[in-house]
Amino acid sequence: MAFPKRVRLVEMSPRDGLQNEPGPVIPTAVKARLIKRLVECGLTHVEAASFVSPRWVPQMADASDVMALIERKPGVCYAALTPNLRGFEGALAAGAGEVAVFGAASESFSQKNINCSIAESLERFFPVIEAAKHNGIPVRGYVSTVLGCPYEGEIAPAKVAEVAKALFDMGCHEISLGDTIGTGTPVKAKRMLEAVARQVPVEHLAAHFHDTYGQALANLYAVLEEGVAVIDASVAGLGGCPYAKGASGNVATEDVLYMLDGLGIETGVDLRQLVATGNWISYRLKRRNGSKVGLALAEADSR
Ligand SMILES: CC(C)(COP(=O)([O-])OP(=O)([O-])OC[C@H]1O[C@@H](n2cnc3c(N)ncnc32)[C@H](O)[C@@H]1OP(=O)([O-])[O-])[C@@H](O)C(=O)NCCC(=O)NCCSC(=O)C[C@@](C)(O)CC(=O)[O-]
Repeated sequence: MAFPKRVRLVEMSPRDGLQNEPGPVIPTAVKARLIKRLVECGLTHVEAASFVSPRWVPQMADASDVMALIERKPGVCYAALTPNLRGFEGALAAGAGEVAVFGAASESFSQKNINCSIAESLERFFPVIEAAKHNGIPVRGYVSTVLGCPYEGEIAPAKVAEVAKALFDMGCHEISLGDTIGTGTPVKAKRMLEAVARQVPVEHLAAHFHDTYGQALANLYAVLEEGVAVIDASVAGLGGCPYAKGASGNVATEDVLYMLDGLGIETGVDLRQLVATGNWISYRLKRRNGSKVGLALAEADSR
C-alpha cells in the first residue's frame, strides 16, 4: 500500500509526556502554556489531561484546572483520558472534546495500570462509552503493550486484535495501538498491524509508539506503509507510563514530523516552531531534549 498523503499527529506531551515526570507537580500554568504553544505549531489534536486517580498519577491531579486554563482554538480537539465514569464526568464538566479509555493486551499490565483484568476493564469502559455517546463526545480506545509487556514479554498479535476489536465494537471511533515499552521492531509492528487491521479498518487505527530502544521511527515507517494515518507523539520525546517500568517517552513529535516532511506527507505542523516548543519545555523541566531533530536544529542554529 502507498503512504498516506496526510497524517494527523496526536500530541501526547501534556498527558503521556508529563504524567511520569518526577519531582514536584508541574505548575498548571506551564501545562496550559505548553498546550497553547503546541496548538500554535499547527497541531489540531492534543491530549491535554487525564482524569485518573491522583493517588495513582499525582502529576495529573490538576486536570480540571488545566482544562479550565486552556485558551481554546476553534477546530482543535482537547482530549482527556477517562478510566471510569467518574473520570468521564470530570472530563465532561471540563469541556473535553474527546475522551479516551485505556486497556491493554496483557493481563499483568492491565492489573498494574488500572487494577483490573482485561475483561473487567471492558466492562468498566462500557458505561463510559455509553455516557460519551449520550453526550455526543467521541471516544478513543487505547490498547497498551501491543509489541511487548514489561511483565509478560511477548504479546500475541491475535490478543491485540481481540482487544482492539472489542473497543471498536463498543463504539470507540479510533483505536490507538501502544508500544508501551518500545520493544517493537518493524516486522513485528507490521505483523501486529496486519492482525489488527483484519478486525478494525486501518482508517480507524493510530500508532502510539515509545522510543525506548530507538525503534519507534522504523516501526512507524512500517505501519505507514500499511496505511496508518494517525500518529501519537510527544514533543521533546517526553513521557512514559508510570506503570511500565523502564519505559522511556513517546517518539518525539519533532522526529516524526521531520520524517513525514521528508516523505512529502502533509501534517499542517510547523517544524521550527515545534522545535522551539520542545526546547522550551525541556528547559522548563530541566531535562535534556529527547528529540534528535530538536537537538540537531538547535545545534545548527547556534553555529
Ligand atoms: C482506574 C483506577 C482509578 C482504578 O483504581 P482502583 O484503586 O482500582 O479504583 P477505586 O475505584 O477503588 O478508586 C481508588 C481511589 O481513586 C479514586 N478514583 C477512582 N477513579 C477516579 C477518577 N477517575 N478520578 C479521580 N479519582 C478517582 C477513588 O475515589 C479512590 O480514592 P481514595 O478513596 O483512595 O481516596 C486507577 O487504577 C487509576 O487511576 N489508574 C490510572 C493509571 C494511569 O493513569 N496510567 C497512565 C495512563 S495509561 C498510559 O500511559 C498508556 C497509554 C494510554 O499512553 C498507551 C501506551 O503507551 O501504552
